[in-house]
This record gives sequence, C-alpha cells and structure tokens, in this order.
Amino acid sequence: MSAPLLAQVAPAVRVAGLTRAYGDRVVIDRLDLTIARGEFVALLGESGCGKTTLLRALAGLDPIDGGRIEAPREPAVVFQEHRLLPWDSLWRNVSLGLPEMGARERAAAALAEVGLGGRLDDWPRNLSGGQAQRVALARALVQEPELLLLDEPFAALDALTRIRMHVLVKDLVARHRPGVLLVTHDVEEAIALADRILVMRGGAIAAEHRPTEPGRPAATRAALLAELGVELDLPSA
Ligand SMILES: Nc1ncnc2c1ncn2[C@@H]1O[C@H](COP(=O)(O)OP(=O)(O)OP(=O)(O)O)[C@@H](O)[C@H]1O
Repeated sequence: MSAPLLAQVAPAVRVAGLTRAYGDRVVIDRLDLTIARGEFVALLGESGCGKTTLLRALAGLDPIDGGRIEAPREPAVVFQEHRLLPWDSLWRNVSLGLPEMGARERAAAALAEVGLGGRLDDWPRNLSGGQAQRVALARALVQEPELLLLDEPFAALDALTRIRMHVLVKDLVARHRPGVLLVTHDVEEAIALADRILVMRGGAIAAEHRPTEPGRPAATRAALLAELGVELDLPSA
C-alpha cells in the first residue's frame, strides 16, 4: 500500500492492550479500540465500569499502566461542566492556546458556528448552561482536533436544550470530521448520535452496535438495555 493511501485511512486514535489500575484494582484491562476520523463512537456502561478512566487516559490527563495509545494529535475534550475561565471573555476562552495572530478571528468563526457569533466580548457568567457548553464545544473545535472526547457534556442540561445540543454537535462533527468518543449514560443519546455504540464491561469493550442501519434503532435500544442490566419485563398482574 502506498504512503498516501495509508495516510487516508489513518485513525483518529488507536488503542491496543490499554491497562489502567488504581492500586490493586484493574479498571481497564487490555482494552483495544480504534476510532476512524469522522466516526462518532458512543461509550456506554454501568456506573463505575471505567468510562471516564478510559477517556482521561485518551486525553493524556492520566498515566496508563500498560498498552499503547496512538493519536496523531492532541485530542480536545469537553466535560460535563464547561470549565470556562470566568475572568476571560468568550473569545479569549475559545482562543486559549492559539497563536495570537488571527486568534480573535478564529474564535469569532468558532463562536458563530455554535450560534454565539454576537457574544465575543461577553463573559462566561452571563451564559446559560447550554450556551456555556456551546462555548466549550467552540473551544474544542477551534483546535481542529482529529479526536474529540466528550465526557457526558449534555448530562446537566434540560431535555430540550439537550436535544438542541444533539442537533448542533451532529452538524459540527459532520463539518469538522474529527473522530468522536462520547461517554454517556443515555441510551437514546447514543442512538441519536453515534455511528457505533460500545458497551464497556470488565475493563474492556464487551459489545458493539451500529444503530444507523435501517430498522436498527429499536433493536439496538433493546439490546443495549439488556446489556446494561435494565429489566423491562413488567410483573404480571
Ligand atoms: N482517582 C481514583 N482513585 C481510585 N479509584 C478511582 C479513581 N478514579 C476512579 N476510580 C475507580 O475506578 C472505577 C472506574 O471509575 P470511572 O469514573 O472511570 O467509572 P465510570 O464508568 O466513568 O463511572 P460513572 O458512569 O459513574 O461516571 C470506579 O470504581 C472508581 O471508583
């Protein structure tokens, strides 16, 4: 295979044999995972199964105890809370880490993309929860990451705002084409957004679903709920 072809299929991240322990407790156990550029992957699993531990390892925020993580560039991360700097204007927050030259213009373009183009000189304290998460998304995407890590970024939002954010993030990902790993507790959110849904159990990927194929959402929902231990059989009268 020629070098240019190899470059075309290069993934956003490739993880092999990843292991992470807290003391004696192995939380991630030889986990393998590849996410292609432009692919939207959701990660579900019972509370405490290691989803955030995996995301933090991919983000380079925590050390790992074994295996390899190959990512061509530093990933961008959006957390459940916006983590904006309260003393910086919105455009300064978004442009943090960019070269000074052209930073305001790039921040302006990113804020316009999330519907906040008129708020460059506003402050984080004046934003609603949904608006603050939109700024957090702008701050992540302005870096043009090849891998975007989303750690329950919509969990604290009300139901309608969450649906609006789903539409927005789907559109942004379609335009920027990063590989995405979304950690979520929300089966419906995973089905609405992801090309591929992974279920984490026992420190590794235990199941995989592709909800986008025709007729698949209902079957995927049922399979996911069963895998997550949700009992839907109602007691007989
Ligand atoms: N800094 C830490 N020190 C010790 N144990 C930790 C630490 N961080 C996480 N753990 C443990 O590792 C396990 C996995 O935690 P993690 O936060 O990754 O789970 P999760 O799947 O993201 O959970 P949730 O869905 O509840 O957010 C848990 O049992 C947790 O108690």
